[in-house]
Amino acid sequence: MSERNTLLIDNQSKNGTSKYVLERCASINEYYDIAFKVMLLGDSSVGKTCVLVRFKDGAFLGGNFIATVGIDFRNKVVDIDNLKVKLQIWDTAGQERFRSVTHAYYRDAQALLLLYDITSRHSFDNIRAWLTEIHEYAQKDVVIMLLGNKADMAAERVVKTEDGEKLAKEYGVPFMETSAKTGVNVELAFLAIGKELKHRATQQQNEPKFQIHDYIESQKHKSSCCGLM
Ligand SMILES: Nc1nc2c(ncn2[C@@H]2O[C@H](COP(=O)(O)OP(=O)(O)OP(=O)(O)O)[C@@H](O)[C@H]2O)c(=O)[nH]1
Repeated sequence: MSERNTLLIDNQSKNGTSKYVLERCASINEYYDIAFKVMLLGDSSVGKTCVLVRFKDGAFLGGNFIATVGIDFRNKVVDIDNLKVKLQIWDTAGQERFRSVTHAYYRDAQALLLLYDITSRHSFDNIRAWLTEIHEYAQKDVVIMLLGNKADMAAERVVKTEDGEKLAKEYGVPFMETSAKTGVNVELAFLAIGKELKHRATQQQNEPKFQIHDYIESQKHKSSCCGLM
Protein backbone atom coordinates (compact mmCIF):
# COMPACT_ATOMS: atom_id res chain seq x y z
CA MET A 1 0.00 0.00 0.00
CA SER A 2 1.21 3.48 -0.67
CA GLU A 3 0.31 6.69 1.10
CA ARG A 4 0.80 10.16 -0.24
CA ASN A 5 0.64 13.36 1.65
CA THR A 6 0.51 16.67 -0.11
CA LEU A 7 2.48 19.20 1.79
CA LEU A 8 1.98 22.92 1.84
CA ILE A 9 4.66 25.11 0.42
CA ASP A 10 5.66 28.35 1.94
CA ASN A 11 5.56 30.72 -0.99
CA GLN A 12 7.47 33.32 0.97
CA SER A 13 10.37 30.96 1.71
CA LYS A 14 13.06 31.66 -0.82
CA ASN A 15 16.13 30.58 1.08
CA GLY A 16 15.72 26.85 0.49
CA THR A 17 15.75 25.99 4.18
CA SER A 18 12.38 24.20 4.13
CA LYS A 19 12.46 20.84 5.85
CA TYR A 20 9.99 19.45 3.41
CA VAL A 21 9.42 19.06 -0.27
CA LEU A 22 6.09 19.58 -1.97
CA GLU A 23 5.00 15.99 -2.03
CA ARG A 24 6.24 12.86 -0.42
CA CYS A 25 5.21 9.29 -1.22
CA ALA A 26 5.82 6.82 1.53
CA SER A 27 5.56 3.09 1.14
CA ILE A 28 3.68 1.73 4.08
CA ASN A 29 3.94 -2.01 4.26
CA GLU A 30 3.20 -2.28 7.92
CA TYR A 31 0.07 -4.09 8.97
CA TYR A 32 -2.13 -2.47 11.60
CA ASP A 33 -5.50 -3.09 13.30
CA ILE A 34 -6.53 0.44 14.13
CA ALA A 35 -5.26 3.92 13.28
CA PHE A 36 -5.39 7.30 14.98
CA LYS A 37 -4.35 10.84 14.08
CA VAL A 38 -2.21 12.71 16.57
CA MET A 39 -1.06 16.32 16.15
CA LEU A 40 1.95 18.09 17.64
CA LEU A 41 1.32 21.73 18.56
CA GLY A 42 3.21 24.52 20.30
CA ASP A 43 5.36 27.57 19.58
CA SER A 44 8.14 27.51 17.03
CA SER A 45 11.36 25.88 18.27
CA VAL A 46 9.90 24.08 21.31
CA GLY A 47 11.03 20.78 19.75
CA LYS A 48 7.98 19.28 18.02
CA THR A 49 9.91 17.90 15.05
CA CYS A 50 12.68 16.58 17.31
CA VAL A 51 10.18 14.81 19.60
CA LEU A 52 8.58 13.18 16.56
CA VAL A 53 11.94 12.10 15.11
CA ARG A 54 13.00 10.73 18.52
CA PHE A 55 9.82 8.64 18.71
CA LYS A 56 9.87 7.51 15.08
CA ASP A 57 13.60 6.91 14.55
CA GLY A 58 15.14 6.94 18.03
CA ALA A 59 17.48 9.76 16.99
CA PHE A 60 18.06 13.39 17.96
CA LEU A 61 18.05 16.17 15.36
CA GLY A 62 20.75 18.41 16.83
CA GLY A 63 22.54 21.19 15.01
CA ASN A 64 21.02 24.17 13.26
CA PHE A 65 17.34 24.79 13.83
CA ILE A 66 15.27 24.63 10.65
CA ALA A 67 11.67 25.71 11.16
CA THR A 68 8.89 23.49 9.85
CA VAL A 69 7.03 24.85 6.86
CA GLY A 70 3.31 24.07 6.80
CA ILE A 71 2.63 20.55 8.00
CA ASP A 72 3.94 16.99 7.56
CA PHE A 73 3.19 13.59 9.00
CA ARG A 74 4.98 10.38 9.95
CA ASN A 75 3.44 6.99 10.78
CA LYS A 76 4.49 4.62 13.50
CA VAL A 77 2.84 1.31 14.37
CA VAL A 78 3.04 0.36 18.04
CA ASP A 79 1.83 -2.72 19.93
CA ILE A 80 -0.81 -1.84 22.48
CA ASP A 81 -2.51 -4.64 24.43
CA ASN A 82 -1.95 -7.12 21.56
CA LEU A 83 -3.28 -4.74 18.91
CA LYS A 84 -1.21 -3.06 16.19
CA VAL A 85 -2.01 0.61 16.57
CA LYS A 86 -0.93 2.98 13.82
CA LEU A 87 -0.28 6.51 15.00
CA GLN A 88 -0.31 9.00 12.17
CA ILE A 89 1.51 11.91 13.72
CA TRP A 90 1.15 15.38 12.22
CA ASP A 91 4.01 17.78 12.84
CA THR A 92 2.85 21.37 12.53
CA ALA A 93 4.75 24.63 12.03
CA GLY A 94 4.75 26.67 15.23
CA GLN A 95 5.26 29.99 13.46
CA GLU A 96 2.29 32.34 13.58
CA ARG A 97 2.15 32.78 9.78
CA PHE A 98 1.21 29.11 9.29
CA ARG A 99 -1.59 29.15 11.87
CA SER A 100 -4.45 29.26 9.35
CA VAL A 101 -2.92 26.28 7.52
CA THR A 102 -2.69 24.14 10.66
CA HIS A 103 -6.19 25.06 11.88
CA ALA A 104 -7.59 23.12 8.94
CA TYR A 105 -6.08 19.90 10.34
CA TYR A 106 -7.30 20.18 13.95
CA ARG A 107 -10.73 18.75 13.21
CA ASP A 108 -9.34 15.34 12.11
CA ALA A 109 -7.04 14.85 15.08
CA GLN A 110 -8.04 12.47 17.85
CA ALA A 111 -5.18 13.55 20.10
CA LEU A 112 -3.03 16.65 20.50
CA LEU A 113 0.39 16.83 22.09
CA LEU A 114 0.89 20.43 23.16
CA LEU A 115 4.53 21.35 23.78
CA TYR A 116 6.38 24.16 25.47
CA ASP A 117 10.10 24.53 26.08
CA ILE A 118 11.17 24.52 29.75
CA THR A 119 13.88 27.08 28.87
CA SER A 120 11.35 29.51 27.35
CA ARG A 121 8.85 31.30 29.59
CA HIS A 122 7.24 32.77 26.48
CA SER A 123 6.43 29.31 25.06
CA PHE A 124 4.90 28.33 28.42
CA ASP A 125 2.87 31.55 28.69
CA ASN A 126 1.49 30.88 25.21
CA ILE A 127 0.02 27.51 26.24
CA ARG A 128 -3.24 29.16 27.32
CA ALA A 129 -3.59 30.74 23.87
CA TRP A 130 -2.94 27.34 22.27
CA LEU A 131 -5.63 25.76 24.45
CA THR A 132 -8.08 28.47 23.39
CA GLU A 133 -7.32 27.67 19.73
CA ILE A 134 -7.72 23.96 20.42
CA HIS A 135 -11.14 24.52 21.97
CA GLU A 136 -12.13 26.55 18.94
CA TYR A 137 -10.89 24.25 16.17
CA ALA A 138 -10.49 20.70 17.51
CA GLN A 139 -13.06 17.98 18.21
CA LYS A 140 -14.79 18.37 21.58
CA ASP A 141 -13.52 15.01 22.90
CA VAL A 142 -9.95 15.33 21.59
CA VAL A 143 -7.31 13.87 23.93
CA ILE A 144 -4.83 16.56 25.00
CA MET A 145 -1.46 16.09 26.68
CA LEU A 146 0.87 18.87 27.85
CA LEU A 147 4.61 18.30 27.41
CA GLY A 148 7.44 20.42 28.85
CA ASN A 149 10.24 19.62 26.40
CA LYS A 150 14.06 20.08 26.62
CA ALA A 151 14.10 18.59 30.13
CA ASP A 152 17.81 17.85 29.62
CA MET A 153 18.61 21.60 29.73
CA ALA A 154 18.52 21.88 33.52
CA ALA A 155 20.91 24.85 33.72
CA GLU A 156 18.75 26.96 31.38
CA ARG A 157 15.41 25.97 32.92
CA VAL A 158 13.02 28.89 33.55
CA VAL A 159 9.72 26.97 33.88
CA LYS A 160 9.46 24.86 37.02
CA THR A 161 8.04 21.33 36.79
CA GLU A 162 5.38 22.37 39.33
CA ASP A 163 4.22 25.20 37.03
CA GLY A 164 3.64 22.68 34.22
CA GLU A 165 1.85 20.34 36.60
CA LYS A 166 -0.34 23.15 37.93
CA LEU A 167 -1.38 24.35 34.47
CA ALA A 168 -2.12 20.80 33.32
CA LYS A 169 -4.24 20.21 36.42
CA GLU A 170 -6.16 23.42 35.82
CA TYR A 171 -7.12 22.18 32.34
CA GLY A 172 -7.53 18.54 33.43
CA VAL A 173 -4.91 17.22 31.01
CA PRO A 174 -2.03 14.81 31.61
CA PHE A 175 1.47 16.28 31.80
CA MET A 176 5.07 15.21 31.65
CA GLU A 177 8.46 16.65 30.90
CA THR A 178 10.29 15.20 27.89
CA SER A 179 13.63 15.47 26.18
CA ALA A 180 14.01 14.77 22.50
CA LYS A 181 17.76 14.82 23.14
CA THR A 182 17.94 12.09 25.79
CA GLY A 183 14.60 10.47 24.90
CA VAL A 184 13.17 10.84 28.41
CA ASN A 185 9.41 10.20 28.41
CA VAL A 186 9.03 10.59 24.64
CA GLU A 187 7.89 7.02 24.01
CA LEU A 188 5.77 7.10 27.16
CA ALA A 189 3.92 10.20 25.93
CA PHE A 190 2.96 8.57 22.61
CA LEU A 191 2.17 5.20 24.19
CA ALA A 192 -0.10 6.78 26.81
CA ILE A 193 -1.95 8.64 24.05
CA GLY A 194 -2.17 5.44 21.98
CA LYS A 195 -3.53 3.48 24.93
CA GLU A 196 -6.14 6.12 25.72
CA LEU A 197 -7.32 6.22 22.09
CA LYS A 198 -7.31 2.44 21.77
CA HIS A 199 -9.37 2.06 24.96
CA ARG A 200 -11.86 4.67 23.82
CA ALA A 201 -12.28 2.88 20.49
CA THR A 202 -12.53 -0.69 21.76
CA GLN A 203 -13.78 -0.47 25.33
CA GLN A 204 -16.51 -2.94 26.32
CA GLN A 205 -19.30 -1.76 28.60
CA ASN A 206 -18.21 -3.86 31.60
CA GLU A 207 -14.53 -2.93 31.25
CA PRO A 208 -13.10 -0.36 33.68
CA LYS A 209 -12.21 2.99 32.07
CA PHE A 210 -8.54 3.47 31.21
CA GLN A 211 -7.00 6.07 33.54
CA ILE A 212 -4.32 7.89 31.57
CA HIS A 213 -3.04 9.86 34.59
CA ASP A 214 -2.57 6.67 36.65
CA TYR A 215 -0.91 4.91 33.71
CA ILE A 216 1.60 7.74 33.24
CA GLU A 217 2.42 7.90 36.94
CA SER A 218 2.95 4.12 37.13
CA GLN A 219 5.18 4.08 34.05
CA LYS A 220 7.19 7.13 35.16
CA HIS A 221 7.78 5.35 38.45
CA LYS A 222 8.81 2.16 36.64
CA SER A 223 11.31 3.93 34.41
CA SER A 224 12.87 5.92 37.25
CA CYS A 225 13.10 2.88 39.52
CA CYS A 226 14.81 0.77 36.82
CA GLY A 227 17.30 3.33 35.60
CA LEU A 228 15.58 3.93 32.26
CA MET A 229 15.27 7.72 32.65
N1 LIG B 1 18.69 20.27 24.27
C1 LIG B 1 17.59 20.02 23.57
N2 LIG B 1 17.36 20.63 22.38
C2 LIG B 1 16.22 20.34 21.71
C3 LIG B 1 15.26 19.42 22.20
N3 LIG B 1 14.23 19.35 21.33
C4 LIG B 1 14.55 20.19 20.31
N4 LIG B 1 15.74 20.79 20.55
C5 LIG B 1 16.39 21.79 19.69
O1 LIG B 1 15.50 22.90 19.57
C6 LIG B 1 15.50 23.42 18.26
C7 LIG B 1 14.09 23.42 17.69
O2 LIG B 1 13.63 22.07 17.50
P1 LIG B 1 12.47 21.69 16.45
O3 LIG B 1 12.07 20.29 16.76
O4 LIG B 1 12.89 21.96 15.07
O5 LIG B 1 11.34 22.74 16.89
P2 LIG B 1 9.82 22.83 16.34
O6 LIG B 1 8.93 22.97 17.53
O7 LIG B 1 9.52 21.71 15.41
O8 LIG B 1 9.85 24.23 15.57
P3 LIG B 1 8.88 24.70 14.34
O9 LIG B 1 9.13 23.74 13.23
O10 LIG B 1 9.33 26.10 13.98
O11 LIG B 1 7.48 24.71 14.84
C8 LIG B 1 16.50 22.58 17.45
O12 LIG B 1 17.73 23.26 17.41
C9 LIG B 1 16.64 21.29 18.27
O13 LIG B 1 17.89 20.68 18.12
C10 LIG B 1 15.52 18.78 23.46
O14 LIG B 1 14.74 17.98 24.00
N5 LIG B 1 16.70 19.11 24.10
